[in-house]
Amino acid sequence: MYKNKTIKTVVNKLDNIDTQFRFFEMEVIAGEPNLVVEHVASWHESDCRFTFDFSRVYWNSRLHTEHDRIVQSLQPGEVLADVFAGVGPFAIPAAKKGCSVLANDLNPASYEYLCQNIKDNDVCRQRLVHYQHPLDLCRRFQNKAFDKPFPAYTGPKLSKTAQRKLGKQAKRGNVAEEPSPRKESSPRKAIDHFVMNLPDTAIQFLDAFRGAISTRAMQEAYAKMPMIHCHCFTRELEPDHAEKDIRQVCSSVLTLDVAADWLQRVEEKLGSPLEDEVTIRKVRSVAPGKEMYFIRCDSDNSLATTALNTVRTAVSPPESELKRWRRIFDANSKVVHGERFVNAIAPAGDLSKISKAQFAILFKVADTSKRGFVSWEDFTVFETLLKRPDADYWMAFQFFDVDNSGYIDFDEFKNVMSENIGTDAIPFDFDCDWVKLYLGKKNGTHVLGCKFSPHNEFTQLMKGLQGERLRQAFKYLDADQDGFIRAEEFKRIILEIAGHKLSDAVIDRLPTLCTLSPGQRISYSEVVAFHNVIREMDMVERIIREATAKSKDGRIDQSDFIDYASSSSRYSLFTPMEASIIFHFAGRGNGAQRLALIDFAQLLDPRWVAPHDAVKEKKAPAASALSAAAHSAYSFVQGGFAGAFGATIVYPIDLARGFILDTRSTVVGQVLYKNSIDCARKILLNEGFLGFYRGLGPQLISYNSLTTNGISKKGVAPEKAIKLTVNDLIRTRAMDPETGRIEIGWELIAGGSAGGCQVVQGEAAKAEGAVPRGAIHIIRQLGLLGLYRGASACLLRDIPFSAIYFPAYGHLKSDIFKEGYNGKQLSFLETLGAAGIAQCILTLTDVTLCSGMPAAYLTTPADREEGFRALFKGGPARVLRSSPQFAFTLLAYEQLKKLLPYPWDEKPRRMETALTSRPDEISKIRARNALKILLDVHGDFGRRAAASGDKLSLMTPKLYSRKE
Ligand SMILES: C[S@@+](CC[C@H](N)C(=O)[O-])C[C@H]1O[C@@H](n2cnc3c(N)ncnc32)[C@H](O)[C@@H]1O
Repeated sequence: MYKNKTIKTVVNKLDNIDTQFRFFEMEVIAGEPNLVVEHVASWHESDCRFTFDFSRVYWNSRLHTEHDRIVQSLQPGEVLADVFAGVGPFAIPAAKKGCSVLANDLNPASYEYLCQNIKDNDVCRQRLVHYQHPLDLCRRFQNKAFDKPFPAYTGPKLSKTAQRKLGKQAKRGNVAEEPSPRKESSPRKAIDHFVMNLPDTAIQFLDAFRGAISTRAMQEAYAKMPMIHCHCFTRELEPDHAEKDIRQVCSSVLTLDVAADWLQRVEEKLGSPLEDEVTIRKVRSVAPGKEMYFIRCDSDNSLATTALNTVRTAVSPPESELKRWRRIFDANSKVVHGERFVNAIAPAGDLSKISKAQFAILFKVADTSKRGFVSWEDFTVFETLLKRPDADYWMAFQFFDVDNSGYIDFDEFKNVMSENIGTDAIPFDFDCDWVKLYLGKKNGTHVLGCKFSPHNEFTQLMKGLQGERLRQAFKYLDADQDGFIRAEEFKRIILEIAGHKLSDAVIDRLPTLCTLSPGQRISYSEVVAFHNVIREMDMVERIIREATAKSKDGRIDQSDFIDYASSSSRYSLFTPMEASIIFHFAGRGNGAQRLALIDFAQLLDPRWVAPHDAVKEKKAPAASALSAAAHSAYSFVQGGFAGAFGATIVYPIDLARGFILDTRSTVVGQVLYKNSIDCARKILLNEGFLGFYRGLGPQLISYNSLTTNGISKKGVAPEKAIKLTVNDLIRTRAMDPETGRIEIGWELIAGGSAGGCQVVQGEAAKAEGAVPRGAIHIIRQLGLLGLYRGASACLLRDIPFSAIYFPAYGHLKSDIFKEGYNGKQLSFLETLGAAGIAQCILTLTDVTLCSGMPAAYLTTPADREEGFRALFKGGPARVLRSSPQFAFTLLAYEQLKKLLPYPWDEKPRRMETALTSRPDEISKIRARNALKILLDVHGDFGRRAAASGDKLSLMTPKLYSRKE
């Protein structure tokens, strides 16, 4: 200070810069305690004058080279958006140079000095527009420039000094090229450069570019993509490592899902490497181990384009769905208006509870440019938003943020709420403490929105809002303040808050909640408990599904529910009162009974309707016997086809085996076929492919011998048909219609009977086909039992075999492959796997135990020598042949039943909810889920606003009508 008289104040920096607004604490150690700096116009800072309070804003003189470098690279007439402008060291020189500038800073002090510096430097408002916004600005800037373009550029307005300086620099060769002003006669709608100098976090904001240039008109305006100048820090000292580190951060920011291969994907998409488009350069070493870098993304393949491409890639709905959407867009001159959009995104089945008008809320969000239509690009961005795990909150945020400011203040909150819940609803007191806690007491100065995730605070407000509304509603209706409300009042509250989540049956029975406690009135605890049940409905459903699946009889009672709930989560999720409410509404008034999953459908599925009484009525016995017989005949035919299919698959193996055995037995000392493969080769050579199926027809339907050795001579189709039909018939009869469960005893009986009937039919048919004078002759000679001579051995084998096989197959499907669990349907391979495994196990068991072979074998000296292995003789061969045969038979049978069900069959009562919805509806389900948070506030949210305007007027009626 003694030497340099211009120095007025000396400060000591007390802390690192780690505040959001990038200034630091300091103490004055000499001179005047005045921290307002006046930076006179000099070659420093491009001849501009800056005034600022050093203790309240960010300023760093060492950055002047960087400021200068970027300003030099701009051309007069270009449009610059300075996202983190501070007091204007980029924005003001750029404006002076002839650029049009949009500048922003969230720090009110920076904003204040920015305004002053604009004035002091005579950069008119026309040229430098300033804002004070949080995140999302990149996109907003683009919309602003597009909607309110800068006037056509007419030429540079440089000060004399600036002109002199430019001339000197050009002479010295400091400027690569004399900046040639852009000559355009039309207004400037597109931004040419974004400067993002907030090195600590700027990279995190890059994803704000995602989908920014969404409409066709905007894409036309952006013939050249903006250049993004972004600063960042890295701890890597080696330039190579630093670059790698920065690229990695960029890619993870811009990637929607966690995909480490983002760069690669974008490169693939673009068909060229990104190397040339993204420049990474060191600016300076800020501190030991802290390097400041600069990222520049140029030209057409800039980050903005790649971000847009990433959105498209990330959306990637299934091909068919994408095609469907494309068709909708193509059929509507590339854009979709409100009603069509709603029709396309709303799941049809939900419209009874959530109206179209309510889905129009989403149109308002999808129509980002507020033109009254959604373009293909808007749509892809919208679908991406829907995929966010917090899509419901995000949609709610966009809906409340009426002025698109990126934050929500008290007035916005109040207006949107009041407009949507209407005057006839139970009033909500916006002056309450709860609202003040979230939105501040002092005239709404506290806004909801922050730099990283603008809607974070808002999500908490929305989450709590339903509870607060419930509290206020109860207080309002409990006029005498005795802690109880009447049953109709309770119904009114629930209808307003959660009517859309409940089935009509439950809504009708809401007043019965008062029967749970004495006095026929409803306490606050009950209201809260009921509300919690509705709020946690998905969890309730999960617990019920899992607990009933694990229960032996497929039913649970209240204590099972509570037990399962507490064992499947760290802390008990539901109270006994909540459990009794669940059982009260699921049971038919008797909360103590054991209930099956289907009983809960009326509570869990809002579209549930009571099964028609006529269906419930028992059919007349004669009618039901006739229909059972018709059903069995139908199953028999299907079983026949399935059996034929299974046999056809393994027929070539049988044929080859038959040939080998035939020739061994007939041509003494001569071996025609060395082994099965040799046999197959020879059949193919001699008879062609069809040779493998010689004699198939008779084998499928009758017992006429194909070979002389007795192998495969049965009528497979009727045999399998009988077996499958009998098993099915008994199982259906024994099944509990509500739980779909069969007791194990019945499973064994069904399987065993199937095996028994197969033998009976087989022996009768064998007699018919094999004995020259037929079955009638045998019956005449030996009586009816004569037919079954020798059948006892078969019965001893086939009855236990089938008795074990069918239940094993059923349990493999349900217990191992989880069929029916949360609505799961088994794939083809899973069903085949279950059938195959069951058959393998059983065939091996059959070989060793059921056929009586072991005893016989082990009696021969050779087998005794061979010992235990003799038990399994022939096993693998049988496994190889029979396992696939019956597995394919079963598979074919099940597929036939699925594809061609018995037309007059009573549909099994199934519970379909959001948890079990089909994947091809997934985008519609997402659309519905995205409304969740808004509808939680009020079940009619959106309906009222629509009713007050026309059609889908939720999406700003003026714009809609303009388009119409
Ligand atoms: C490193 S300073 C750069 C200022 C100026 N560009 C310069 O070079 O001197 C970053 C600026 O970003 C502002 N800022 C921080 N977070 C912001 C946000 N979320 N939105 C807008 N501005 C923000 C700070 O107030 C600060 O002025």
